[in-house]
Amino acid sequence: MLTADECIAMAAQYAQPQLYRSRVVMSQHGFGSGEYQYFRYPLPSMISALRQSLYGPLAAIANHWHEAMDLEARFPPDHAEFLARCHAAGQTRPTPLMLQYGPGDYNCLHQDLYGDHVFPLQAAILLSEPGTDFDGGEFVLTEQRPRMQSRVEVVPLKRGDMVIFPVNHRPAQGARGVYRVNMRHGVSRLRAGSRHTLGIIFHDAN
Ligand SMILES: O=C(O)CCC(=O)C(=O)O
Ligand SMILES: [Fe+2]
Repeated sequence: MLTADECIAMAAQYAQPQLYRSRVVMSQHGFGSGEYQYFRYPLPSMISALRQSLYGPLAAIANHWHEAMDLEARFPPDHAEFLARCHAAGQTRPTPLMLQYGPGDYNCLHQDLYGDHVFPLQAAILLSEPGTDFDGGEFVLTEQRPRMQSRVEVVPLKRGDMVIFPVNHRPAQGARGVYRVNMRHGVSRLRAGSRHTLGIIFHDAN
């Protein structure tokens, strides 16, 4: 999704506090170990462009998912229109974020929900090179299926790769129709080095 040079330049932006509205030290909240910062509006132009251009095709998928899972919300084709809906409901704060992990850091399994309005897919771009910049630190997804034990999926990413994943649930076909699989994501412990990620969430936060 991004070139090596774009990843390096993006990761370097972690050290520019004027770009961010808030910083979270994960250990202080029981979220894991490491830290992240939420961008402030106006977003850097590349992130704003990515958020807008990714949204359209994902909105079509999101609408199919909601129909299949019998969920009421439908998503307009333009991100600006969806954001206006979030803002009208008091979800006005931007959610794109940069994450930074060092040796021993990890991100506990979680869901990025920030209010009633939830866009059901999100994206993350790995900005560091596994095996060179860091070891360990794998992106993981868990699937919690009704009346079944949980299943884990490791997503092998290289620098510049993007993963698109469910925020809170995804549809799955069962014998008696479609059911909802509850999803969480996280990052396994870094054994060495430093890892940066750009996260793109499409709903804003209250
Ligand atoms: O660092 C990662 O790969 C996970 C980032 C994350 O939790 C997110 O983008 O919402
Ligand atoms: Fe997350």
